[in-house]
Amino acid sequence: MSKIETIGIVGAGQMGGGIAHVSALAGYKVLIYDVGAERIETGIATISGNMARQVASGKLEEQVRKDAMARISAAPDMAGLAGADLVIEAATEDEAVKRKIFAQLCPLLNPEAILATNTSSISITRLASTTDRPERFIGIHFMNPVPVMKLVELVRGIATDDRTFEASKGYVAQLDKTATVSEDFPAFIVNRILLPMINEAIYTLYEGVGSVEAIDTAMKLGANHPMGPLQLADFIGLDTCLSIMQVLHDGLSDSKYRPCPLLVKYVEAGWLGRKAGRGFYDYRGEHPVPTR
Ligand SMILES: CC(=O)CC(=O)SCCNC(=O)CCNC(=O)[C@H](O)C(C)(C)COP(=O)(O)OP(=O)(O)OC[C@H]1O[C@@H](n2cnc3c(N)ncnc32)[C@H](O)[C@@H]1OP(=O)(O)O
Ligand SMILES: NC(=O)C1=CN([C@@H]2O[C@H](COP(=O)(O)OP(=O)(O)OC[C@H]3O[C@@H](n4cnc5c(N)ncnc54)[C@H](OP(=O)(O)O)[C@@H]3O)[C@@H](O)[C@H]2O)C=CC1
Repeated sequence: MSKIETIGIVGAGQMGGGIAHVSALAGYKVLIYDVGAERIETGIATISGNMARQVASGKLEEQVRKDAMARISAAPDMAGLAGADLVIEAATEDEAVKRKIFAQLCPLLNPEAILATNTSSISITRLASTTDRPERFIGIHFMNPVPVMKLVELVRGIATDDRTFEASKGYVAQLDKTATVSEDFPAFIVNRILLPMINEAIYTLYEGVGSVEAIDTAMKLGANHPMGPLQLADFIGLDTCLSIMQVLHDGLSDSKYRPCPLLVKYVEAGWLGRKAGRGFYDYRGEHPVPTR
């Protein structure tokens, strides 16, 4: 594998945008693809806004922001990712969606290119087996918000080779982030622990133990969490939270991972959290207002 210089990203949502942001700041060329040109434009505008906030708070020089933004370009179609040395898939947390992406993407890529997924929970071995390069397939799992969070989980599938693992480790180090290695089991380390806590907070709401505000205040002030669990669920995206719980429930066959019916109801309503304008809080006004 030659040196990683260009990163391709599939999915210009909150995670794809964040990965593009930190990769461009670390000096990589970034190509970003999503299903519609409008989505890519919105994604790039969000990155620009986030970098501008970093400039305003003195974390970044204006020239550094400009140079980094100049390294990011839109890939109008998947073929636009052909020149990437490492492609990171950061599309919706849905196995069928990811499989379809890999089927379309693999024939377009350089045979030597590494293919990574930012999945929060899905088996790396299973995803890898649907590609033409299980040896060069790996989980590179970033945390949200990517520019702020120091951790990246690296997850090897059964076939991932050492060169792919070492190159991925080098990429994470270049981003100035800390890598931990997780075995390929449902939801890896962070989400195996975090999501049952969030799901339990939703049960606590469902059973009327506390209101949205009481639960979040209790965990912020009582356990020193930076965000309450319901605020964090909205921040992650309730569709993503539900998918992770389903993967845990199916993959470990234990009823303790049963997704809370209230979480299912919010997702069915399209109340997906911050990105949809409404979840456990309504974000459409000046301040978030609890929806229960
Ligand atoms: C689901 C999965 O698969 C895995 C996951 O990611 S699970 C989720 C993991 N993430 C968490 O648990 C996040 C928990 N929350 C937090 O740590 C904090 O609330 C937070 C860092 C998100 C925000 O911190 P805060 O102090 O409440 O707010 P705020 O002052 O607005 O932000 C802190 C800094 O982060 C920066 N920031 C926040 N979001 C940012 C973004 N997207 N891009 C760049 N900078 C960002 C802010 O600009 C701010 O910088 P300054 O200190 O220079 O002003
Ligand atoms: N949210 C979080 O806190 C974290 C999420 N992750 C993981 O990162 C991935 C992305 O999550 P996140 O960014 O939050 O989700 P978002 O919903 O913000 O973004 C997903 C993006 O992928 C796009 N997309 C859907 N299908 C395709 C496709 N076939 N080709 C290209 N793009 C597509 C979506 O478009 P459209 O909206 O039109 O469907 C959307 O723009 C998931 O696997 C998630 O589990 C990992 C760590 C943390």
